[in-house]
Amino acid sequence: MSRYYTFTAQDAVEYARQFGGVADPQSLVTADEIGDGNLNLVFKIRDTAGKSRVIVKQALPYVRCVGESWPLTLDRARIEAETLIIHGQYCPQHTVNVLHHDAELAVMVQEDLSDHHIWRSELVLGKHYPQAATQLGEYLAQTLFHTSDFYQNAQAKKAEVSRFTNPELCQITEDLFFTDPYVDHERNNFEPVLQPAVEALRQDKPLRLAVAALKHRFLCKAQALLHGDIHSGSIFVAEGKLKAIDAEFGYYGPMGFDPGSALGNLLLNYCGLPGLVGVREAADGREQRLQDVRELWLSFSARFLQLARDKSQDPTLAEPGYAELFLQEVWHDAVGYCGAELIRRTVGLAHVADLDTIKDDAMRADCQRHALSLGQKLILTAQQIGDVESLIARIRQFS
Ligand SMILES: Nc1ncnc2c1ncn2[C@@H]1O[C@H](COP(=O)(O)OP(=O)(O)O)[C@@H](O)[C@H]1O
Ligand SMILES: CSC[C@H]1O[C@H](OP(=O)(O)O)[C@H](O)[C@@H]1O
Repeated sequence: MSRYYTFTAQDAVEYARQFGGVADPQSLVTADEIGDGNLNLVFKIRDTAGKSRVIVKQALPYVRCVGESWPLTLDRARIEAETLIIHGQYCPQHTVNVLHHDAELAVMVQEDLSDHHIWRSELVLGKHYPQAATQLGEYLAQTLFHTSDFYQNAQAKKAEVSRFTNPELCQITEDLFFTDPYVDHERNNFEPVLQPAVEALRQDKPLRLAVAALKHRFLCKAQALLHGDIHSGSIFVAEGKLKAIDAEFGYYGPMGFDPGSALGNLLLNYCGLPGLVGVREAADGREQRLQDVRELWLSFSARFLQLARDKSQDPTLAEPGYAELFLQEVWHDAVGYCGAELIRRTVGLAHVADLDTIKDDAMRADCQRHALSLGQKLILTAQQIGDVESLIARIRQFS
């Protein structure tokens, strides 16, 4: 029989006293449930002075934002903790620290990042963190390189692919990214004013073929242990600091998916800025987002190539020039997944504040149409966009 039960705030306090690793456990007295994501409970555990000290995160046996009608595996909590632990081995400075986890209770105790801010919230307010994109590129390069066949022993890696098989969470991505937006599905969520633009996407045969290829690669390309949901809402930033959280969609998939999701969220903000801060004021923010796009890719690719040169273990993959060839494939995939993220966050189940919080109806619809057409063009031209400067030129051209 399973030991699982859903925590109350008091249960979370008691758990944190036991497993939070604090020197004065009895000083932990209250918990606020602060979860604002789509899936789980998140408790902030405070001490007698009201200071938050550790985080207790627990999976529910269903999708929180939908309810018990959509059951979901508790194994996602194990996958999340184990993914973060591995990512933390290779990039501790940019991965939230997991202090303890219990697969049966589907619970994890994490370091408290309350002195940071969720990157998306800052981007929505028009705040720029100049080092964040470079740091995110570093996180992606370290985690993806070290879990790939360049670095892992081939047999050990196959065992890891099995340990991180995450079928239910992958199916959410498979449906929400690649299927729902292109059909009439009850999970979709968009205002009637977007209907013609959505209809145009659904009628676009070359787009449907390109999306099929992206989904197919997501289904079968086990290149590295992905974060699997690396959007600006799963990244904490502070001055000069960045930490990734929320890796429950982790699995071995196409390496381009992670940088593609991250780039897509920067571009969702790029599309939303005129509605968030005003048309004239948006120009500077948009330049910053394009600079973020450039720095993310340049730091990711430079670190990946350096790691491939210095640390590749497989003698055949270490062939000079091969890592560069491989990175071109990752790039093209990333541009495609970036486009898919733009579309699914605009018309699918899960939206983003960068577009949804725009108050003016007409402006919001304009920004959403921009996200849809940019996503469509990026998916269609992903194989022809050779480098990040060409991507930036296309984004300007499509504005
Ligand atoms: N380690 C942490 N420190 C401080 N706050 C956190 C931490 N982890 C999560 N949170 C807060 O809880 C929210 C939801 O967490 P998240 O992991 O994204 O949940 P979900 O899996 O449901 O998406 C975050 O947006 C953030 O505000
Ligand atoms: C039914 S889950 C929808 C959506 O939620 C996840 O995001 P979050 O980080 O907010 O939990 C993920 O992006 C899923 O696609």
